Amino acid sequence: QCATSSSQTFDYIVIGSGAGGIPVADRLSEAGNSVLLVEKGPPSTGAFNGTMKPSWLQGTNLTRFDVPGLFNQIWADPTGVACEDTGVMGGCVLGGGTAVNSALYWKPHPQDWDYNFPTGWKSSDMANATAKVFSRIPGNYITSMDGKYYQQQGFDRVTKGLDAAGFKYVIPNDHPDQKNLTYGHPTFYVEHGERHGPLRTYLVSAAARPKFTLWTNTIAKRVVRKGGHVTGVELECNQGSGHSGTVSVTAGTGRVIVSAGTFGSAKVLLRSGIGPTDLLNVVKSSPIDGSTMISSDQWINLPVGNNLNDHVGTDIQINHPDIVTYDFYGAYNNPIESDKQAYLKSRSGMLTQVAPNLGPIIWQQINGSDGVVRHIQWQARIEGRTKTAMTITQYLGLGTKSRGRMDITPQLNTRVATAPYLRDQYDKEAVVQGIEYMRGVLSKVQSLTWIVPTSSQTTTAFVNSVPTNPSSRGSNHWIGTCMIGSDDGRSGGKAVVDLDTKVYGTDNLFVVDASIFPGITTGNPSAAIMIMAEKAAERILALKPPTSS
Ligand SMILES: Cc1cc2nc3c(=O)[nH]c(=O)nc-3n(C[C@H](O)[C@H](O)[C@H](O)COP(=O)(O)OP(=O)(O)OC[C@H]3O[C@@H](n4cnc5c(N)ncnc54)[C@H](O)[C@@H]3O)c2cc1C
Repeated sequence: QCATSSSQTFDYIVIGSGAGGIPVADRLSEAGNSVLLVEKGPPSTGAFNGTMKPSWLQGTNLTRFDVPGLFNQIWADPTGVACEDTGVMGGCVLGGGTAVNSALYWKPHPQDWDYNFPTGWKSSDMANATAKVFSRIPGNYITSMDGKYYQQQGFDRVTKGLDAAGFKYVIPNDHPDQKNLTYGHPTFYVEHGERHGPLRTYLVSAAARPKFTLWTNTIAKRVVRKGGHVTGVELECNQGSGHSGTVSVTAGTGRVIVSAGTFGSAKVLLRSGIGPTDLLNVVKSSPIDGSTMISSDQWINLPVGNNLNDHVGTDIQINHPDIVTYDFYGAYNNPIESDKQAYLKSRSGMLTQVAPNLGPIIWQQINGSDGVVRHIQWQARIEGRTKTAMTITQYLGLGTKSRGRMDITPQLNTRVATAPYLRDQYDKEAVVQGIEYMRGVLSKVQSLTWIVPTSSQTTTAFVNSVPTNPSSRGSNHWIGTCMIGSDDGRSGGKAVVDLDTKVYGTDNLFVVDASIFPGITTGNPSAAIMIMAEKAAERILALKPPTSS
């Protein structure tokens, strides 16, 4: 039964409970404000009353989201978990991406801030926020409670080749700046053999405060605004326990924070009449919103949807007779009995390892002939065309210049209109150089054979053969559609939000999630997003209350 929203008002309404939304909601609530966190999806992890689980987890407080060995179930059965309105994979459940992702967790390289972000957001500015996140979520590179690693044949064989080529083993989060010719074990937010992260920390402290309210199964349709001043949020009940109606912020001083993800936040802004004219016209002519959309004389013209980016993923695949594949998908319904018992009784064994048995993670930098240093992260997993295969994905990240664009359909689904992959020739050069180098390194590993690329294929021919679309290159690390910057997008700049994460042309509307990142990070971005959210909370709390206009 859906509830109609009450007459209660909130100092802050945060839309979306992902890597950005949970930390910012917690910090705003910690400062004594009344906070409503609105999440479109259902509960996920057991601690917040999630229910999605295989039969062998019945009777425990665990769901599929808690057990690391089941994390790849999102690919086998995304129903009711993955976002249905984005065209690419995303988690639309409590926790957003942090409930469904592989939990890889990297302290950012200083350049992730210094190269990408504007004044006030450089690595020295982010030190305190980084310390805050890592004190709550330390991360872990041994997930089994008995302190052991399981089925590491792939890791061992590949790292022999890396050692011989002079790569250095590091504990990655002890040395975030050592990201060239280094490798390490994957580091995860897994604690006590279960998914950890913001759902187990920030959301727990927020939920314990009387002035904090969480509504799941509730979609924020758009913000209600008069000119640049937002008075509330229009809600739609998604299912079951959700809420509908309009919920208001505290008159005069209340604020709305949009943290609905790179596609979701852009969509909320577009439905609220904030964005480029061509996309606002699509909303205006849509059968769903058209007749009730804010009138065009109130539109705020900003480049929402531009600057879309993601890691460029390119998979290589090797074969080694020693590699052993584990059936993590099979473990969903029929886990090996001893592995199930080891997990349930002592949180040890294979099922504490994130599927499909990740690692090593390898870093490399390419000095581009355009003078830009581009960062590559290689991420290995035991999966491929044979039972003894390992796929190693090359992520080209920091330094990429290619950008794409997101748009919206009349059905109000967002989609990748222009994919951001390899549109810049030097980005492509870096991908080719990186793969060429890694082929040389791995070819020296005894008994290793190549599946992709084949040994007769040139690296350039191989790279050209992989389509530059999200299904072939996508890494699920979308950023950029509501970019932060001092160059106001209303007057020809690229930025949608200012240095306080406030939407230009408004006085109490903010965006705090991956969408504000100007460029992609070196590694998987969720730690950087949480750090950004800590920083945003500091800056928002330091602002004077809006003067109602
Ligand atoms: C399969 C997968 C694997 C990944 N693996 C990793 C990894 O190992 N490590 C890593 O660092 N990153 C990983 N990522 C990326 C990472 O999870 C995301 O970058 C991160 O979660 C983005 O944070 P966010 O706050 O911007 O958005 P999200 O975490 O996506 O959160 C947005 C939330 O807003 C909600 N929402 C959307 N629209 C509305 C609305 N209108 N009203 C109410 N709620 C709404 C969504 O349901 C969602 O819960 C992975 C992502 C995926 C999909």
